[in-house]
Amino acid sequence: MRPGALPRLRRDALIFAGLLAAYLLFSGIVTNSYYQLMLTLVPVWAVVGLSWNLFSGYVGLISFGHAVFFGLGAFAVALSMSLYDLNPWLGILAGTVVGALAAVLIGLPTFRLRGHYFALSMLAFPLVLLYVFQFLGWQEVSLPMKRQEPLLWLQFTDPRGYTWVALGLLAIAFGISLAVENSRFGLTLMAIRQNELAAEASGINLRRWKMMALVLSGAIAAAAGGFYACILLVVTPEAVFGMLTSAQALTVALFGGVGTVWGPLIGAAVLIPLAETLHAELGNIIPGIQGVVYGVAIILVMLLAPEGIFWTLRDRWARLAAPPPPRPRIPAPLRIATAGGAGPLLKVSGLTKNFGGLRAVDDISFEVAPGEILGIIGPNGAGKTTLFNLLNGVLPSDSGTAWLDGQALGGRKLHAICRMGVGRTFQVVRSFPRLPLLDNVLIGAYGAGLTGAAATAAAEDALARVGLLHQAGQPAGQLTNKGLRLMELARALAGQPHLLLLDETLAGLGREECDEVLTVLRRLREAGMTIVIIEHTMHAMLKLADRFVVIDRGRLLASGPPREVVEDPAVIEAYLGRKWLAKTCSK
Ligand SMILES: Nc1ncnc2c1ncn2[C@@H]1O[C@H](COP(=O)(O)OP(=O)(O)OP(=O)(O)O)[C@@H](O)[C@H]1O
Repeated sequence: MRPGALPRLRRDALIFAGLLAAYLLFSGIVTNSYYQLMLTLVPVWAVVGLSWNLFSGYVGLISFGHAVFFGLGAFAVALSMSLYDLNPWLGILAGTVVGALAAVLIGLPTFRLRGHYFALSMLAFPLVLLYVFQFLGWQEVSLPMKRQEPLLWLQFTDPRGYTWVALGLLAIAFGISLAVENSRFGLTLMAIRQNELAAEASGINLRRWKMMALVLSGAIAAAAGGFYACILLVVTPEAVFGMLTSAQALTVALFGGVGTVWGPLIGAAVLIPLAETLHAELGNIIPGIQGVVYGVAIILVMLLAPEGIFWTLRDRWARLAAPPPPRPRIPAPLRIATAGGAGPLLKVSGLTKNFGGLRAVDDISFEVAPGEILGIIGPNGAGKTTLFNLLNGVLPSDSGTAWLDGQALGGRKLHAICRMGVGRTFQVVRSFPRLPLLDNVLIGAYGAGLTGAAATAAAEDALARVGLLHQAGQPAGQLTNKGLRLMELARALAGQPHLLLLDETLAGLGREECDEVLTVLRRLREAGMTIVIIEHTMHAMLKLADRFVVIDRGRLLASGPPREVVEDPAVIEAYLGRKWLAKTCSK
């Protein structure tokens, strides 16, 4: 459970229970079988929307192909019933397993792809299955009639039976979604959505979490598909693997609001009755009117409420409501994970990286002692950030390697290097803007393998160290540049690092702000932290660093105590300029 999530979870569960009771009462008094069918379809598509949201909404990888899971679930029930006389409840269960397995098989190759490429690749899966099922001769699979025990065989003469089972399914899917949204799992998925690189640099294994989300999502969509087969009684590949199915899953969530449990419910409640009514009234004149409704809904949402109705309403409400009271300041214990070896903490030997014909990092070697602050300076484009990217696994090196406390860093993934104890901040701050500060920092603690109260304590400790604990509840998107830079530093600290790699932490700060951040960094050093910092703000670097390493055109130009290095003619020539030296010496 995320810190502070329990009251929110209780509130959402209570609202849902109220709405569910009202819907039950309403469905109890509707006798017209056509309207009753509509009342059944709303929760069914809300479940499909929730399943889409569990993956695409939280992780941010748009799926155009959720029909693949829905269709597999529908056919699992139809085929198991017609071929083996299997009970549909067991068929739904089997379909859920098939949906989960399909998610693994789909996730393995597609998670290599990003953005549009992922979305397009997902489009292919239901289309392929549509033709495969037609080829296998399953153009139309009918469920055998079993009216004698309606609940056991999910074949009700009273259509309200379908509505009530659909509501039961919705309650389960909503409960799962709510639990995910308020847990470490949900926070990790949202962090991946808002900033993949920052999440991975905080120790999050992207593939593992994405896979877990897709498996859960696929299983739920398949369960909904299985029940849909019981409503239709006849399953065709077009009806369950067709584009309209995938579009419906996506549209109800996009329309209602992505990344929230309420979005798919709002979307289904508005769009399904609208599309079905228009289909009933105008279907003869305009075939495929439902597709038009979903198309128009998407366009309207893009124009008027790009993140969906829920977020637009919530943001309006948040602007009207008073800001949350500041959290109490908790004195933080000093807990910095210092490495224990006697030798250098970081040893870099012959690191080299080429980008085509450009050698961005050229045979760089240096060492960093435990507790030292090493400043890396050099002109723009010298290769400083590339060096950091090699050290923390964002990029693989062409040759050379680095060791942290005697353990080789080369060949390891970004999240694994983070877990070894290398924290990193970025030149352009990578925050999770919608998440509160505490959640932003918690991601770092989760990345280090901490959970529950230990993760919260680590995040609060880190926020206290950088002086931001009193703003823990504020969304990161509302912070100033200084606040964001300190938040990123706190997130790295929450990962319990041995070594911090700070990339231009002082960039864009005024002199006073710079001094405040320097104070925080000095305090970290006093607590035993080892820091390597890239910075152009020379007056600050002279105050902070124990030693400089100068890089020019990818090569190590000089290294040594700051005062000696800044007087080195080669460094003055390549980077500082004579004016800078004259100004500094005259002070
Ligand atoms: N992914 C990439 N593909 C191709 N070239 C790259 C890539 N990343 C960096 N470069 C090039 O490598 C060189 C070193 O870039 P890098 O960002 O490491 O410099 P830097 O010293 O950090 O510069 P600055 O101080 O401006 O941030 C530059 O010429 C840059 O254009």
